[in-house]
Amino acid sequence: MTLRFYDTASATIKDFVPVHPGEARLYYCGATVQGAPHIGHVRSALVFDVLARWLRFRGLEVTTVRNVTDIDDKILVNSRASYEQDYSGDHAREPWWALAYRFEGVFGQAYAALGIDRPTYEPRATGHVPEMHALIQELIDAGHAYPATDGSGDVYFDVRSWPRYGELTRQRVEDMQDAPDADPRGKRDPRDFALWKGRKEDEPLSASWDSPWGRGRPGWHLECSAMAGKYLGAHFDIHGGGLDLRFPHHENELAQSTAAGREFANFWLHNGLVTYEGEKMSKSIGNTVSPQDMLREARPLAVRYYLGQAHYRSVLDYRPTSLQEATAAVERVEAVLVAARAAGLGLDRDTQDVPAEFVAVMDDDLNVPRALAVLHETVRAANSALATGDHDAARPLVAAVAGMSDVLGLLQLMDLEGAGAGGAEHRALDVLVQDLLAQRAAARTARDWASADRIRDQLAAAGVVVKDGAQGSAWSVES
Ligand SMILES: Nc1ncnc2c1ncn2[C@@H]1O[C@H](COP(=O)(O)OP(=O)(O)OP(=O)(O)O)[C@@H](O)[C@H]1O
Ligand SMILES: [Zn+2]
Repeated sequence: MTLRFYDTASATIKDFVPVHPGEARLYYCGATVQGAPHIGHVRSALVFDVLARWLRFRGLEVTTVRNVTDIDDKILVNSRASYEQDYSGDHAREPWWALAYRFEGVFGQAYAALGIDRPTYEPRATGHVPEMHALIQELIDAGHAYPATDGSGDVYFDVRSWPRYGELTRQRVEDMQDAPDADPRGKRDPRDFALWKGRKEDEPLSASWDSPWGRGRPGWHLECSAMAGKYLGAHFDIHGGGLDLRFPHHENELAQSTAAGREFANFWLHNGLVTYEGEKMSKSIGNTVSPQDMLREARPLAVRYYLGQAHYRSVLDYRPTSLQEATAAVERVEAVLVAARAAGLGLDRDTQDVPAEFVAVMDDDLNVPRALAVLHETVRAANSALATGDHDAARPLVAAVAGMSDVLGLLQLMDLEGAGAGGAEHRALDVLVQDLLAQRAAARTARDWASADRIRDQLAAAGVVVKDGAQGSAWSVES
């Protein structure tokens, strides 16, 4: 087996050699649950879902950890906003922990809708304060951290004490931005970042914990180091997250962990960003599209295909029209499986029988675009074999289509009973709707508006929504 991944830390493609033979341990940064997810967040989780599926397919015992950051400046700010509105009578007050819990649920629903497996562990930051204290103490003892000198109750990482600081992003300390998380007067160097944040007077008491350095809450970077260490050990295989997190978040995670004597991750994998008109899709910019927005337009199967079809390291610029293309592409895959069933060919969902070329390109830094090309070629070959009634030729091809769809996480979202789009009932309904649409078009050409309107009403009464576009009319059933 020659699995290879691009490691952002060394900027090279390296062979994957597990730290623990036969195992793969993966940590990837999950959401700060300050608001509802956008499709950038979902793409990130989807990339690491496919990675975990592939590692498992290759016979490794996989442990995945995706954290939930449920205490953070932005969560407190958003909760405070609801508190202030309470006085004007507009909204009920929502404490920070209720807000975080609510949005964690919305993230969970989006992941589940798109067939993103739950990680082995999904730790919340607030549940790991003792582990964070232990790590801070280790760093203080080793001379790499110190309590703030201004009485704020903060504890900082001392970047000048750690010569390797900057190794992940290959920067010199002199060239780095200041860490903006505290008053620089209490720091030895403006780039020193907070491991622990002393409680400020206007912050709710419930958002702070006792510690040897006074009441406060953890810094964001520290959370991930502490939780990765707890669930995966001091040395594990892969650390993932979006490219936006390389600096400072991942640089700081690496510094804290290695300065405390832990080897940390062998590989750093970063997913490319989802952009909107060239700009990072981000809550703070406000240019977001939610998974719910997309699920109103298309089936979960199509949304998963759309968000997962590009190479994980490439940028995905959101364009609404590409969702239709994704729907058409993935429904061709689904249709051949439905047709195979209709022809009496059973489907083995657990098949490992996928083409060698698919395996080779997935092994090579998870090249999903090339893997999808193999999938579509196999679909074409399977369709030809089915069309000529050559079941012996069709059987292995159909099994390969099912196997590839399975490992990409698509099979679980397909409707092989044929009730959904692309299925037998859909096709039957399509024949009838197309006939009515043709009658309506003819009535319009004849300026017979009464007949055209009657057909439109008849379709609407049956729950069929028609959208007229430049390429003709498309229809869907109102849910
Ligand atoms: N536009 C995006 N495209 C791809 N991945 C993203 C995008 N935005 C965030 N992510 C990734 O999603 C995961 C969870 O992110 P986190 O909650 O820290 O979001 P964030 O970067 O604060 O988002 P926002 O900028 O919208 O507030 C991280 O791995 C992050 O890198
Ligand atoms: Zn993290």
